[in-house]
Amino acid sequence: MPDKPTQNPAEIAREAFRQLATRKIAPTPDAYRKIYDEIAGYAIQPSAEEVLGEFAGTLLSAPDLAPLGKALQEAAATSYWPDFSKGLEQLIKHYQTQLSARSTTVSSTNNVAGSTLPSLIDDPQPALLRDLLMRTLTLAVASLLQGAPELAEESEALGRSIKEAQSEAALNEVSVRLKQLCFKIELKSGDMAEQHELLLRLFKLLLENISGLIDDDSWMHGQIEAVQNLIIGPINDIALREVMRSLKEVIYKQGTLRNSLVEAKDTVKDMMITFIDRLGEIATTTGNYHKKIDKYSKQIIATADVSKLSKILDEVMKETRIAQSEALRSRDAILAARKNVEDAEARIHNLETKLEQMSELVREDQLTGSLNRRGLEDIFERELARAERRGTPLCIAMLDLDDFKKINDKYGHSAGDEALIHLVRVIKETLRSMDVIARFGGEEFLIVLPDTGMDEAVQTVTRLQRELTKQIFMHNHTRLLMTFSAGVALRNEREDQRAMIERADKALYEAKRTGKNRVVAAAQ
Ligand SMILES: Nc1nc2c(ncn2[C@@H]2O[C@H](COP(=O)(O)OP(=O)(O)OP(=O)(O)O)[C@@H](O)[C@H]2O)c(=O)[nH]1
Repeated sequence: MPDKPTQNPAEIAREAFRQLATRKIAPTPDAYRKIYDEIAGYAIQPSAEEVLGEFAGTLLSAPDLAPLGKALQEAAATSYWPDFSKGLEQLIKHYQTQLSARSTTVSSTNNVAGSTLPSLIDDPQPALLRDLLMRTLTLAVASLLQGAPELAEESEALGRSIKEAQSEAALNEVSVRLKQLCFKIELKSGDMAEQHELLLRLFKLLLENISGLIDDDSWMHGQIEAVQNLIIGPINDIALREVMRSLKEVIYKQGTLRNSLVEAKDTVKDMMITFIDRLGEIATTTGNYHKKIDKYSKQIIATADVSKLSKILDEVMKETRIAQSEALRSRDAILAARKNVEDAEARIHNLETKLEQMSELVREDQLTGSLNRRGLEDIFERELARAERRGTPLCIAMLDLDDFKKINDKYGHSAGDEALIHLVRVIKETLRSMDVIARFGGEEFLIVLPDTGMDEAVQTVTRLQRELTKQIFMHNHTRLLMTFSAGVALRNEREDQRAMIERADKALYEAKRTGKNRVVAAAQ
């Protein structure tokens, strides 16, 4: 049994006309009936006159189609099909024009089985646009104007007016207000951009000033530079968050270290005071001793009684012994104090080094301990300047692990992380101390090789590859073979970072393309 139809005859009739138009079938009554039956899917078939008359009636309520509807109604009632056919042709033309004008919307709507023909009478588009404009003004624009509450209010009010404006006059008025609002927003955003720019300049000035004032506190420079670098380029959310996160971490650790440093410095001060006190005691003791000896020597010269001499000598011996033990005691105290001072100084030195290292953290990749992009830029710039000054060659190598995704996929992301740490450790151990490795992104690293020509650089990178296959990476007792491809670039005269990196990257791509686990020298 066919499904019971869910559409009423008028809907079926509309759909039949739509089908006639979309299938480009001549609108004869036979064709119409055939399609009508097909859509209706069952045998109850009202007469063509009835259906067509009913359909023609639906056109009467649309102002632009009412005359046509009337003509069709008459033709159907009198069964005068040539007129009806002409009328249908007009209707289909009208419909086709509309169809092509909104082909996208219509095609998606009509693909749904049993959907109704898009209404020719109540065009939904203006209503939809009006709704969109209202939402744009009340939600989006108003929330973007938080810095200018009076404009935000106007935007919301305008949104509401658009919703309510029904007559042409009301719409015209709203349109004038909309233009005015756009103009005011343009002026305001110009002002805001200027203020933003001025604030940034002020901030930069402050940073430069602070940086100039803190010659001794090298540990502060890292943070200041990080913020300075951040505000040079276009500021974006991710970069802001990253600097903020690493600054917070560093500031916290530095806070703890700074307290220990203050304590250690106080200890040294106390030690110094003890030291000076002891020196004073020695001076007093030896001063007293000298005075006493002087007194005894005078007594010896003055006495004629030899028997008294032995008593005086006993006294002298006693004083000498006291002075001696006093001197020894002071000497021990001084040695102990000196030792304490030395220990405290070593602690201070240690803490200060740690503070400096903390500062460097802002430039370090947290996972591998190699430099991060920011750190790389600084070091690279420094090495470029040095190479320029001294006229020495400078090479860089861009490294990318081969098939690293497979390690992640097969053994998990943390195995991948460990593999990266392993790679950096092997490279750091193998490179000279003047070479620098930085994480360029993901599983890509960049090595700066100062004072190195192309041949030597290629050899160095090849040595790194060998070393990596020797020092194999173990994950849960499984040996994971890691290889990398590399592109090496030798600096051309006056070449900047970006151009060098671009050449190294091209060479790396070539190494990957030609089989991986290779080192390719970039064209000069
Ligand atoms: N574990 C881990 N994986 C990372 C990290 N950064 C990037 N990756 C992964 O590195 C993989 C890089 O994949 P691809 O770009 O396809 O490169 P590949 O698999 O090494 O292939 P080739 O470069 O063509 O040899 C991706 O799966 C990334 O998710 C990280 O910090 N840790």
